[in-house]
Amino acid sequence: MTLSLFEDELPIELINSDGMITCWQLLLPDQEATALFEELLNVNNWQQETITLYGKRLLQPRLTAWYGEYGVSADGGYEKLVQTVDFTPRLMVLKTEIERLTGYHFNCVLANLYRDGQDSVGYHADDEKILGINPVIASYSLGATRRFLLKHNSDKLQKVACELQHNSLILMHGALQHYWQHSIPKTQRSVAPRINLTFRLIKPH
Ligand SMILES: O=C(O)CCC(=O)C(=O)O
Ligand SMILES: [Fe+2]
Repeated sequence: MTLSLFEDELPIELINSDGMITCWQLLLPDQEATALFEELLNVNNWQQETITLYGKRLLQPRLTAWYGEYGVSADGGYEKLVQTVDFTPRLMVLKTEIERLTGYHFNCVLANLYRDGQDSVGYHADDEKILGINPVIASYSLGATRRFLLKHNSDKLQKVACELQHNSLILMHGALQHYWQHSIPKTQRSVAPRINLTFRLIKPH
């Protein structure tokens, strides 16, 4: 008999109309999650990418790094494939566990490092053509808890807020990216660093 390292917890549905968000808590054994956080925090492949908004080149208010088969430049219309770094053994364990839990396959990860409360990501949808028609994105959090906000594109009354905790996973799937936008807002609270790993399947055409 093989014993699983991971305890299966029933997932929670955060959104189930116009797309879906499914959430799992405590994904990895505690020491594994802490070791992965420290490993990622201490590597030196973090970059501060630029993004062009209304014709102006701005620095993104967070650091990013791509792992896996492909990466996509934020300032290249999200189409350009950039060189990436191989999955580390710890990232591989996490990817395998996420694939087992969700039943989906992923070939790359965009890692985001929010250094403090001033780092953020504005409202957006992960709807780049390169991710296919209904992108499936598994988003795993490590480190400080940050607030995740969602708003519906046409029904302004529909808003969802959720605290993304260390060692938790959300799966964005179905038509979600067509109907909802998501963000991590800045906070005046003093917060420690947070790393978010967004597992994606890039299908170059
Ligand atoms: O940090 C997060 O939880 C969200 C990151 C995100 O939305 C993205 O990388 O597209
Ligand atoms: Fe996103």
